[in-house]
Amino acid sequence: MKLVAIGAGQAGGKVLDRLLEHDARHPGTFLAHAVAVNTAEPDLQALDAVPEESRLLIGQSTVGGHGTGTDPETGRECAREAESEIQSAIDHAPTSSIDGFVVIAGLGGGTGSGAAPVIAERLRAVYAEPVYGLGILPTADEGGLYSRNAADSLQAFVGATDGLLVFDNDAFKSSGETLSEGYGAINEEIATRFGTLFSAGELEALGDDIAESVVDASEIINTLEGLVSVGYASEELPDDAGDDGGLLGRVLGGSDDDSIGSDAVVQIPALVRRAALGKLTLPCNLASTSKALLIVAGPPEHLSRKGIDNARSWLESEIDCREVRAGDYPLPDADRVAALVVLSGVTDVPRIDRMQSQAVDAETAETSEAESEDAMQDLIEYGDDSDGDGATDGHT
Ligand SMILES: Nc1nc2c(ncn2[C@@H]2O[C@H](COP(=O)(O)OP(=O)(O)OP(=O)(O)O)[C@@H](O)[C@H]2O)c(=O)[nH]1
Repeated sequence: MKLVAIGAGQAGGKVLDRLLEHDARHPGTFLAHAVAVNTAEPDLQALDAVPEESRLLIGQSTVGGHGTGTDPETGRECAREAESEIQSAIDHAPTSSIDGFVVIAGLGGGTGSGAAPVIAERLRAVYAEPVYGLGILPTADEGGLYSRNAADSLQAFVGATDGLLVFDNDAFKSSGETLSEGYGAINEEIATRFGTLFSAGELEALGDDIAESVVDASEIINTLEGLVSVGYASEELPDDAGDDGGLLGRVLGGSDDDSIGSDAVVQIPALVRRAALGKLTLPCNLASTSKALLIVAGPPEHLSRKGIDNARSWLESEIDCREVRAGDYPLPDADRVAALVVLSGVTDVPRIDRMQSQAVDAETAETSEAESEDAMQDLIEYGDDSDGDGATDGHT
């Protein structure tokens, strides 16, 4: 599907950078235009793939190019003041031929979490195409302030979009390295999963001879709603899979019903099970899914129709949901077969419940700190006035 992508804040810009690189490595292009918006000048300068003319510094008169210091209210204000500038940066794109928009942001900080819902709302008011969000949740150990920012922003962002794709840093951080050391691998994971989803619907690159089974943009649009989580698994093809797939297929169990003749070397239902039951971008209870989409990508000779149908039936029973679409994404030169499982409208998400209680705890702690500061102030002021001797009580 053809998209205009807007990255807000540092994480939003960095993920946009990775998506542009992913797009450049694959046939066709799903990114019609990319704009990075930030209140921090150094973050914009540090981007690689976003063209310089598409980097927009906002809120200069408020924060002087130094970022919001983790304050979403400032991020929101800066985005509101710059709405028309953001709009003109987006209007450089041929918006008449696109399928939708995606606004990307880390929700724990100030700029992205405050600005992303404002930008999404504006796009929705101006254009007829759907507007999606890609929201990144902070890790639990980033603390209460980040959780509170993310909990507030998540609520506003999901309301401002036609579907919010969520990626939880907490689920993907690896032990033994700091979060910032791990961002490279995490961002690659984000680009692989969401890049595969968006490029799957981009049919131009496939030429005129497109099979009916190929996923198109309308199937993606009809699936995305509410909170969206994505599972992914892939399997590398042996070097000689293309040359002697028949023999290898038989050796690896190619006589199984899920293969196309004897050529399939990857058992698609097993791959789909790994994708759905493995790490999801937003860990959730699969049974709470309202719509799902299954995409199997790889060289066409390895995409067994029967295998995909069997995998779809398994997914339908596993998530107890009738609206499960499935299709393939032919990539003639790929060296692997990949399964992408898109779970849309999920409602049972313990991670979000935990983040919300961490946010409430942070708020309670802040309130009681403010109350004790007030009480201390009252005490001191009372002391000032109590004996009228001009000295603070207890210090006479
Ligand atoms: N996945 C991922 N998350 C990131 C990255 N950089 C920052 N984050 C996370 O995103 C959240 C927000 O951080 P930033 O994007 O730096 O904040 P910002 O939106 O620029 O806002 P301010 O700097 O506070 O004005 C935090 O929870 C970070 O852990 C990144 O490269 N990848």
